[in-house]
Amino acid sequence: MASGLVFRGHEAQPVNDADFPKPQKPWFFLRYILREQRLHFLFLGVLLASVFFFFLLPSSSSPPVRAHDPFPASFLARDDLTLWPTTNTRSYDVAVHSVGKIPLGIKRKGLRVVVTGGAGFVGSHLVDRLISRGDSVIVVDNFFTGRKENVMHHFGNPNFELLRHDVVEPLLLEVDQIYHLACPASPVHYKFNPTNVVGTLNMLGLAKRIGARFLLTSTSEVYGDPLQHPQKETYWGNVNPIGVRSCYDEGKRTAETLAMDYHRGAGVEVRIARIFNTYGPRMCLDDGRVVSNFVAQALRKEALTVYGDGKQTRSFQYVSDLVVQETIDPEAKIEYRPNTEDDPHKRKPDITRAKELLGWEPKVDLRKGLPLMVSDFRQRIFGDQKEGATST
Ligand SMILES: O=c1ccn([C@@H]2O[C@H](COP(=O)(O)OP(=O)(O)O[C@H]3OC[C@@H](O)[C@H](O)[C@H]3O)[C@@H](O)[C@H]2O)c(=O)[nH]1
Repeated sequence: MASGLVFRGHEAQPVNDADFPKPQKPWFFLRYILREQRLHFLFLGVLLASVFFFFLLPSSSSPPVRAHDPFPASFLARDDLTLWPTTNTRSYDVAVHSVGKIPLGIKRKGLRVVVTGGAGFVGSHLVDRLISRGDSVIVVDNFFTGRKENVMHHFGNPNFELLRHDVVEPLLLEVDQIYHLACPASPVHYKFNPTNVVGTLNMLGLAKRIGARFLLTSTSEVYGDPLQHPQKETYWGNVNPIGVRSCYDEGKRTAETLAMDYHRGAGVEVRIARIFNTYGPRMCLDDGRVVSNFVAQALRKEALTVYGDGKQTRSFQYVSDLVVQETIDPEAKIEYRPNTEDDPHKRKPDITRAKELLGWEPKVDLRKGLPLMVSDFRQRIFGDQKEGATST
């Protein structure tokens, strides 16, 4: 039989007075507190709470202080074996109120961090570092130049998430810090990519919305073909605004401008790191940049391609045919090719400020760093056993 709803009417039910508590008289609580020394315990409790808030937590009226920065603007692991980029860094802080000390005995909780371009060459090394310091990391990558293999060793780690997403599309995430690396960095790739401006705008919008600290990885290319040598952070550069490289150079310059505008206009806490030429394990084999080209060409027994007269210099001025030849294949041939337009003639960072303010200076020289990269490339080209020296 189908069940049905039966209307039972609203007949008044007899109400038992005993079911309901009688309203208390107003002085009942006063009498209750005054009895059995309860007032003393109340005062004691207030006293203890006051001591805790005044002495263990900073007063809300204390002056604004710079937030503790466990990962300085250099963000580059100085103790890693991997060679990290020579970098000009700029750090722009807004004063933030201290969020309070963590009471003794409670471990610092890791930060929630998003790394755009985290499956790329530099990004994946940064992710390793963040994970190892206990942060929860979300990698956002469209895999244009990044590779899953670079972060696969974190799969299964509850502190790691990987999201296939192109930052030119907006994204909403709740994090404490944004490391914005997403952007193809090789001249052969970046010519076709608008990532710098649109992607940076999206990520700055996110930083503003969620109050996250923002790090922009900029580039030494903001100096263009520099008229000042070596280049200081204060140098404004010499960039051709309509050249083949300008989408990258000017894109990054615009990205820096946007970061500073969000800092000044919206109080977003930003860091800008201008990364110079970088090489190491996990670089794309056919990345197109000079070190990866030379290493891959030498391993494949191909001629080393030198663009122009080969006299141009970079922050690793030692990148010369001779050194690569010595290290990998002394017999390697050299093939001279026409240089690309607007190729900077020389480039070298003045790292005085980085040394003074961050205590940062490169630690791994070419003869130590190059074999690590060669070993990684050899393994990826020929499938050799991974050698112990290869950085992960
Ligand atoms: O096979 C090659 C590749 C490159 N080169 C030359 O080597 C020099 C370095 O070229 P790369 O492509 O490695 O790097 P670039 O200095 O031109 O640009 C780089 O600069 C700094 C970073 O931020 C970027 O990753 C990248 O744009 C250039 O003069 C280039 O013409 C060769 O001689 N042969």
